[in-house]
Amino acid sequence: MAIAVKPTASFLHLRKPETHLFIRFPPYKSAVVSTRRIAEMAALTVTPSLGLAETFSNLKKEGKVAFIPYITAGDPDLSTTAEALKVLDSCGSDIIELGVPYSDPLADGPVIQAAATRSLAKGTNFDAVISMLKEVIPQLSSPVALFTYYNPILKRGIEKFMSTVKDVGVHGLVVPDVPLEETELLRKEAVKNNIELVLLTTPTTPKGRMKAIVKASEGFVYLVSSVGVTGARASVSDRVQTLLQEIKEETTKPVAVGFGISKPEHVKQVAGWGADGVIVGSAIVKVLGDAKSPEEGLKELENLTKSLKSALL
Ligand SMILES: O=P(O)(O)OC[C@@H](O)[C@@H](O)c1c[nH]c2ccccc12
Repeated sequence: MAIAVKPTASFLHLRKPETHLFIRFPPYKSAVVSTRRIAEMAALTVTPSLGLAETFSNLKKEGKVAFIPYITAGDPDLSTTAEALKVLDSCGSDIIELGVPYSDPLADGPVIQAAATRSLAKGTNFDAVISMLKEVIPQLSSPVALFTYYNPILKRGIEKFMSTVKDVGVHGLVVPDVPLEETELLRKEAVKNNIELVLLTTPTTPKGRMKAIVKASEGFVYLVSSVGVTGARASVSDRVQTLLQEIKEETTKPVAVGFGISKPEHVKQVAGWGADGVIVGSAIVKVLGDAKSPEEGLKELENLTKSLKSALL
């Protein structure tokens, strides 16, 4: 049975193994390794993921646009969320947005609101999401950006919140309802914990305020494509093209577009307008929420993710 593990110098230093496999590591010399040690190695993490800005920087060098899915943690349940994160990662996501369910998701449309309600009804809470992430993040190659409303952060305390999410390997944070005037405190703690705080600008954001948002945003700038709440739309407003140009006149930071994007043609169109990343939430949340079983949801998730990602290949 060929087992591909990344050998390291310590890997070749054997303790008392029970059974032995003779494995040849080119260019390493051959080694006799225990299956127990291999199992230990296999459980080890993949290469730790880069941060958001680094991810965009590497993609830009390759002339690629980031595919960024969003799912709600705990819908239909946290163990399915853990598997969904791995599916999203293995199907080519470049950054994954994970939403912490909240009782008053004012910026969310019916699909994500319903997902949050189902998740909360299952007893999902912040601590359970963190415990799940502690297990799963080391197995992901793409960075996770946590999505939460402001209130759960304030309830826990900004410093405690930031250190908690950093400790489990979260790279980014998106807080859609934090007022710009209060982002300074949030940003200070985020920077202290090497968390990239992503800020959002919208089609109705005054230019001066957009400039301040773009200046303060870390990781990437989130351009909300249309007014209103999240939710799949039949089409994406071509105003996005102009908005992207206006933002790119102010910054070299990457700009990712979200809201309403639900089909491969939307993904292709937004990428063609110059977006550095394309964010899809509701359409993905819907397949998980509508499925008759977690297994079916994960299969539908895989199919949709591959279909959306293919628009960027
Ligand atoms: O669901 P949509 O229309 O595909 O949009 C992405 C959105 O879901 C995700 O980025 C998100 C989830 N909750 C939010 C709240 C505010 C802004 C953005 C979000």
